[in-house]
Amino acid sequence: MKFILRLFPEISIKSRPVRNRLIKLLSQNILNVAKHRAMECHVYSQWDKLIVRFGEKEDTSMREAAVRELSRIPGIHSFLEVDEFDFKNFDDIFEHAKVIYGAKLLGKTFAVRVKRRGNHEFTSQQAERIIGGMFKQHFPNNGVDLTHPEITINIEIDSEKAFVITGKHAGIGGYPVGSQGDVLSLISGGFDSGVSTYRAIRRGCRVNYLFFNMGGTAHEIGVKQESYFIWDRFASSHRVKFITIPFEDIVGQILERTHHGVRGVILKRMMMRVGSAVAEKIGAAALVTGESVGQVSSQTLINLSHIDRAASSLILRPLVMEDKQDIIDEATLIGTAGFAENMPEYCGVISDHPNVCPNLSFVEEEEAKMDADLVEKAVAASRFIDIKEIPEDTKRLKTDVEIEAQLKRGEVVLDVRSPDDAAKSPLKLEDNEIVLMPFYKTAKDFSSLDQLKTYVLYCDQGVMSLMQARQLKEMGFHNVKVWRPET
Ligand SMILES: Nc1ncnc2c1ncn2[C@@H]1O[C@H](COP(=O)(O)OP(=O)(O)OP(=O)(O)O)[C@@H](O)[C@H]1O
Repeated sequence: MKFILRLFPEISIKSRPVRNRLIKLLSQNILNVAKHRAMECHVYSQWDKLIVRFGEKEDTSMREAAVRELSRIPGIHSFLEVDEFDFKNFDDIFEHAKVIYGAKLLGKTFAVRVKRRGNHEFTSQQAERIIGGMFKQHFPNNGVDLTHPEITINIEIDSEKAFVITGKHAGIGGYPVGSQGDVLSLISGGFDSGVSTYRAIRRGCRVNYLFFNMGGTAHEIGVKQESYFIWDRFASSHRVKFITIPFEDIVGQILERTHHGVRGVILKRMMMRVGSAVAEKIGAAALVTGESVGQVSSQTLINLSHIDRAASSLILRPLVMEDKQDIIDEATLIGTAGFAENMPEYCGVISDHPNVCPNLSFVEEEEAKMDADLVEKAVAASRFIDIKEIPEDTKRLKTDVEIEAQLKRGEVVLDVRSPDDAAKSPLKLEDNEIVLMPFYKTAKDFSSLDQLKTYVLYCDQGVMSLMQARQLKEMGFHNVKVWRPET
């Protein structure tokens, strides 16, 4: 089956060499995607369009797959599905068009539209009139309506070839992936960073993914699956990296040493420092985030400007002036909303009374209370995988944990809330021992506990405790459960 692709209009107005480079890249991207999907594909480029052929024979499932893929590859404005044939006269064209449109015409008004290229002895309007007349003769009960036809019979004539257009589809537009260089997207699993990642891909960036892990396996699995989904859908023409960086130590020091009013902005500044170092390491020209002005306390103009100062890389914020509802709608459209809805909302890091316009000097003073080598250590602990490995990798990470509503005698409750939260509403239990071990210390300090006992992890929402319990199990500790008291 054959498709004629129209280029994204911004590509069409480029100079000849730029346009040629973009067309070449788009052709290669289409071939790469087809290879990833194990589809046979050939691409022929012309000055203003690409011709793409999938498979040799007509096949409905192959056709659907081809339409699906072409509607997701950046750089394609729209595409036509065509039946192509050699023609000698108008009878040849009519016979082909009749096979395609005949059944659809029943009881409907119609018009024939012809686009023509090359040298012919007739104009497009004359061709429309002649072929239209043949249809009218063959389907005398159907009315011709040139202004608002129910069915439009679209035909293109190019030298001695003719195409009957059997379908029209919208592409996602944008620039071919890879045309704008490499970036590193900070992805958290929420609505915003999924959409900002997609926007960067659509604009032609080759997007690598960076996740700061602050609380365990469940979050990491969710973010990896979302990243794989975005890559597989819109950018599988290029191999990219998914990078995980353990952030528990940084979160721990923020919570233990800095003023609660600036914890959110310090956390983001640390992300930018570590992100910039990783970007430099992999040769990415910019960081991409899902931040948007005013959305949360760390996204006031003042705080965004403090965040910018901590980065040595360019920061791209594709959503900076978008409304939240529009972002959620776009996430629904591209398919990432489901991930965001199910992502564990993890408790504990952001402060209760954030300062929306702190002095930079105050933020810097507070940061100076943390160890100076935190960034270096975080970068050194980064784990890189090829994004293609995610499906296998997440299978390995899945670990299930028993959740109980009633504590049993002898079980030790491990309170993994942040010190502030634990102090504000301390647990009061008569029959069970309680150990305070905030979530950012659990992985490191758990082995120092008596391993003959059973530990039941607790936090306010039961999400962080589950993430930590999974991580402990994955580390080989089997004496862990989660306590979610009935409310
Ligand atoms: N754990 C994380 N790992 C990687 N990047 C992160 C992480 N948390 C936040 N970010 C980055 O910082 C941006 C702002 O995050 P924040 O949590 O303040 O706001 P948000 O609007 O809820 O973001 P999102 O909806 O993407 O989670 C995110 O869009 C993302 O780019």
